[in-house]
Amino acid sequence: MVDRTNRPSALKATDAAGPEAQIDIVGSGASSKVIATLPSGESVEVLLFGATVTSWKSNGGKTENLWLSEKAALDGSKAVRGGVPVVFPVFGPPPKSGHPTSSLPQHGFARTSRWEFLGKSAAEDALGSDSVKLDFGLYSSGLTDEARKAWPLDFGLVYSVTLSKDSLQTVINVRNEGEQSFEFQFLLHTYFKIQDISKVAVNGLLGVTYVDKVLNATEHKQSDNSIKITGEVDRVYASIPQDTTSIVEDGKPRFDVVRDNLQDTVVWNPWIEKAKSMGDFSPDDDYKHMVCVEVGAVQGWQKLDKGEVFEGGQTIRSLL
Ligand SMILES: O=P(O)(O)OC[C@H]1O[C@H](O)[C@H](O)[C@@H](O)[C@@H]1O
Repeated sequence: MVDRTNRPSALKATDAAGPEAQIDIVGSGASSKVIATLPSGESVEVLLFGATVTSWKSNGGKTENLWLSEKAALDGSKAVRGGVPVVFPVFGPPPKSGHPTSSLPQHGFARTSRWEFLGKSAAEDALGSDSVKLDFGLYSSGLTDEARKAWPLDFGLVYSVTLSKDSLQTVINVRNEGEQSFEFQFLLHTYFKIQDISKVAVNGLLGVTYVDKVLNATEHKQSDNSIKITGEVDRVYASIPQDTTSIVEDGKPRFDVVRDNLQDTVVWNPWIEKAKSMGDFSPDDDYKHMVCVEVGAVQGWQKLDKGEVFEGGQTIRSLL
């Protein structure tokens, strides 16, 4: 049941996000979310907390493509376990000391900040009625005092989520709005929903060097085009020449993940013990039904001087 009564007045003007797509704003406060639905039934849901995409349905709305933990906090109390959390301005645990991100929590503050819904952006890119583009904003002024203190730099983020019949595009635009230069990392921590991990392969990273976080951060070269997941996997593939990483299930292509101006990809599955140890990962054995393929810029740092802009993102295609 869609509750329209709590809609902030600033959002009223954005009601018609595309000639035919329907936009609903559900809930209030930290649990507000924006739902866009195409006339053909496909939909996307974006929680304002973290601008986290929590659901993406294709195939006329019949196929959910993203995994979301049954115990994911959707009330703004912690980062969402599932969907597409946005990682910025640091990936993983920050450098121990001596870096401007050192006082931030793991994966930074974007996934735990309340974003603004900016509405439908100007359709520069000839989106047909089969697509709808939603924009979300986060500015230094919108951070909690704690986050602002930990990273006192002036920035603007615009995150665009474009739903089309068979694909979802998520793109970040980072602008340095201050006098001082800053460095950042960025990553889209996408949790893909799959039927059976034993039948899944992640393809398209052949020849790429990766850091294996499960094996004491040692460096390896991917020698097989097909990565099978038979235990805990936590690998950072860097400087990837190929544009597309594919998730294949039971020998059939399931998802294509196409990077745009992002050179790195993390492949993660927590497997049995780690899944059990995470309080918000539920049910425990759902590691069998998810795999994270996370595109980003996480090797080294992206630097922006005053007024400069960085843009990067992904297009994910559901191939069912
Ligand atoms: O538990 P979180 O902070 O959400 O992080 C979940 C995971 O994110 C990435 O995939 C990292 O490579 C992993 O090392 C980490 O465990």
